Amino acid sequence: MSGRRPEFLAHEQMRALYLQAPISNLTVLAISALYFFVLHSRLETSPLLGWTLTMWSVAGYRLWLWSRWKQHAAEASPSAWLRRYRNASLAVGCSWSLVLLMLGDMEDQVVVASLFMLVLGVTSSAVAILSSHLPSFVLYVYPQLFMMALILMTKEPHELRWLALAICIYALMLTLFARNADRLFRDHVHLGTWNQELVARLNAENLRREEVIRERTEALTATNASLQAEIMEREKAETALREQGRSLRHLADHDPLTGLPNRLLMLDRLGHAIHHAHRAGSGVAVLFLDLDHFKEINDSLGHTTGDQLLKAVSGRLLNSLREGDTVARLGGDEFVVIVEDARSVADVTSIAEMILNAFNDPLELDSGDICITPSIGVSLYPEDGADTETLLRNADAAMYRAKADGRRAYRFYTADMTERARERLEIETALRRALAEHELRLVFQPQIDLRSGRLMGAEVLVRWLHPTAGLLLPGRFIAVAESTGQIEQIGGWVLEEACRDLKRWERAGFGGIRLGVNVSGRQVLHGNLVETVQGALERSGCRPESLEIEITEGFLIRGPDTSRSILERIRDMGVGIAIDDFGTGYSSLSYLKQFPISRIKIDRAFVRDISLDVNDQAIVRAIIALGRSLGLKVIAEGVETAEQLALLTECGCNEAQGYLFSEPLTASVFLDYWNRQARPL
Ligand SMILES: Nc1nc2c(ncn2[C@@H]2O[C@@H]3COP(=O)(O)O[C@H]4[C@@H](O)[C@H](n5cnc6c(=O)[nH]c(N)nc65)O[C@@H]4COP(=O)(O)O[C@H]3[C@H]2O)c(=O)[nH]1
Repeated sequence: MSGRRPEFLAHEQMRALYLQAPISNLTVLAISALYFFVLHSRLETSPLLGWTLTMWSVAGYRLWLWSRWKQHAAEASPSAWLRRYRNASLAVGCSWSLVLLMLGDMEDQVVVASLFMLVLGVTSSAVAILSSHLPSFVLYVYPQLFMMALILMTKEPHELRWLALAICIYALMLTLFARNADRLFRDHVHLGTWNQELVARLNAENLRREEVIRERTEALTATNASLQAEIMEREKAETALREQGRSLRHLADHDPLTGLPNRLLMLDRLGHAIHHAHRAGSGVAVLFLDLDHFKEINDSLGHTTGDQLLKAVSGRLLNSLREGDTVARLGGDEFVVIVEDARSVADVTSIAEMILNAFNDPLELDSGDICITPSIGVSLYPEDGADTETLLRNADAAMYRAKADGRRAYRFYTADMTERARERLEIETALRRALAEHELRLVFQPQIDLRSGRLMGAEVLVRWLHPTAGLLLPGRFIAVAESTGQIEQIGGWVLEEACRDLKRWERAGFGGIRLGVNVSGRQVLHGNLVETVQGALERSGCRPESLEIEITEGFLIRGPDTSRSILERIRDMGVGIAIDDFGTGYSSLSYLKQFPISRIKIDRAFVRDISLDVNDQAIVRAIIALGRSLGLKVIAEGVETAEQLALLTECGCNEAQGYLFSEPLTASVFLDYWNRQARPL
């Protein structure tokens, strides 16, 4: 703005001059007209008219300038407009001085003085009208005043010169007034300019501040938005963390497969239930469930099916129980049900029965329907234990009793079960040592051809010469070995040992018999049975035909697919395959055709009452007939009496074994027995 000050000053001067123009010039027109009127009778007309016209012309020109300026101020710069007006003012000022010249010779001194006075008045008015532009003022006023002073200087009387001096002083005074007015005007303009600058600066400052405020507001809004976003992010992260925490907690105390509470949560709930029952004087029942033959199903049908089965079992359990009861999975095929507020044994009995009944129908899995049953052990608070550990241990012991009693059953805990459970644990521990310490022994039970009475072979049976408990029968340890997996090692050892004995006997001149070795289902599915059998044959040098493996009927029913191909490979080696305990399972005829079986062993339960129970006799006859029609040999086990033998012979049974012929014998005694075999029965 300061750079524009001179320009602005010129602009303001122009405005001040031109705004006064109409009044001053109309006044000039009017006064010059009055002069003409006053003087035309006293002066010569032509010069007076000439002067009047001149006055009118220059005043008219200034009016014209004013109207041009009004309409087209922008067409020229303020300085140009000022120059034009200055020149016009000079013309007007000179014109006024001309009239003074004309008055110089007039005799009417009063009129002359009056007119001089009027001119003086006109010049003084210039202070107000033209002082804003000093050049215009000077060029307007000085011609008149100098003309007046000149005239007075040249006129008589002599004293008029003093008036001329007065005129000069007057001119000086007017100039000083005009200069002061000009200064005031300039100050006013400067003040205005300054004010404008100030206002402009203030406006600029305001604008700048507004801009700063706007920018800061924007920045704040952006920060706010990012804070908001950050808060949302954090909230999201916290929610995710909470979720994660929840799912971690859920993972920590739930079984990932079935979604049921795991051992940890079950123990916690059982603890609470005991605490509550203690205060309320009520009872708690713990039902320990183990699925029958789950391992075999899992091994034969694959783990995916096993997992599906466990899920389906957990669904059945949940459906068969009240909402308040806890169903937990401990791992594997073990489940625990906690029944709070168990009021009576009858209540718990009906719950256990309900659970058993829930498994009457097969479970529908992707691979097909599967029948599975649980064995259930029950312990009660406070009768069977006051803490979680004891209650669980006792329910577990009761579950083992249910298993031992034929499975698909429930048993309530009794004190003697603890003893059994302890024994089982001892056996499990001692078995680990038994093989390494050579505590296992083989015995051989002769198998006799019923037609000729000749020794055809022997069933190999294992015994455990326990360092403290003495000779233990398989019934004491095979089930434990099966459940722990030790059976694979034991079974392998039995096979090796049996083949070695057979070969030794052959070398000693006792050849031509067959040895039947019991093989557990677990060995078939887990224990590389094919390789074990092959290895045992190769290492001993036995002929495959002199070896027969015995598989229980129950196993064949439960795990058909995998086991069939394994058994086929064994059959292809030339090794015989016998079905043990035939008749105790489903005795499905279809698997007889499916499996590469060479012999059926009639379970001794049928043989025992064959002479007393017509049903058993009928079953035995049917089994023998079935075997014949399928081209299989049939052997009866557990033959104890001559009557049983006679009936079996009459039914067409091929072979038999049992106490009637011989108990299981040690190797050396068996060789003696064999020696005596020369004599037919
Ligand atoms: N009441 C009666 N019993 C008789 C008679 N004749 C023989 N026995 C017994 O009946 C069982 C026959 O064996 P199993 O049915 O294969 O039943 C066997 C077999 O399933 C299993 N086992 C024995 N040794 C082995 C083995 O090395 N491996 C496997 N996996 N299981 C074996 O143990 C079961 C029991 O074997 P053991 O106690 O030796 O019992 C033997 C034998 O001593 C008789 O006339 N009357």
